[in-house]
Amino acid sequence: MKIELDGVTLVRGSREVVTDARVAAEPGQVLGLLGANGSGKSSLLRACFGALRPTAGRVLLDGTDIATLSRRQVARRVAVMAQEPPDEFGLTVAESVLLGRTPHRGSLGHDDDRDWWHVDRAMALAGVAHLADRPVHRLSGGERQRTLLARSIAQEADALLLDEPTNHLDVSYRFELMRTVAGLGLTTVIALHDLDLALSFCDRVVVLHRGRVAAHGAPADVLTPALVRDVFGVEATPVVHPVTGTTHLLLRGPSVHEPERNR
Ligand SMILES: Nc1ncnc2c1ncn2[C@@H]1O[C@H](COP(=O)(O)OP(=O)(O)OP(=O)(O)O)[C@@H](O)[C@H]1O
Repeated sequence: MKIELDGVTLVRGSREVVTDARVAAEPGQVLGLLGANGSGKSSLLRACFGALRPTAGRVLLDGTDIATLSRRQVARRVAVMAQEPPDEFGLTVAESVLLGRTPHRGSLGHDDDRDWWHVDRAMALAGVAHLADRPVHRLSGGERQRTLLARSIAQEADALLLDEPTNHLDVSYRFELMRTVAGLGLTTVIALHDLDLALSFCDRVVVLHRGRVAAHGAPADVLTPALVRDVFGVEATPVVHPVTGTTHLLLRGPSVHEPERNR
């Protein structure tokens, strides 16, 4: 499925937080949303599933304006992994993942073999099958985050939206989660702070700066030292990994020993 933001402007409170964003996530591609804190990444993601309505412009799912679709229609096509796991007192991991099947249930709401097949597959993909019977409220932050990923996978949507999915994960699971997400073959929009993960796993990136699209394109073309300095205020040095040959960014912030005037 293609997700297109066609000149989207978003207002929160009384402030315009995103201005005239023109961005497309192509079918099956991973699109990274990058930018400093408060630059508008979460707001843009929320617009992609209709939780935030543009004051100008349109969000299109395969050419259909999301404003014309019901919540259930959107939920069948777009799965969302939120930034912070909700409290789910009492639910086991498997029951929590089963909630991802809600948009596919009939009016009676019974789950069937097909639902459980998707739950089992999703738990295996997200690496939480061994936690299936554990209560969610007794999991670590990272385990909860992987449970949320499993729920999103169980939703069987065409597109996946993720807001900082790696923020509670250890280094190994960061790679694991990104590899899993990229391997699903879904249209994926993912807000990320880790530029190196974006370089490694995103097909395209969009860099937001104070609510405007500052750059978009292939990550290696977009994440130049000049752009990283302008947007994030840090020095980036591209280095080629001696084993894999892939490009990574060495980041250097202002030194605490540097005089103020040089910062
Ligand atoms: N509910 C809200 N009401 C009013 N303003 C909000 C609300 N949520 C966010 N904002 C403001 O909107 C702007 C964009 O926030 P947003 O959460 O989209 O940024 P972000 O790039 O995802 O940030 P972060 O990296 O810190 O998660 C910020 O200035 C923020 O203060």
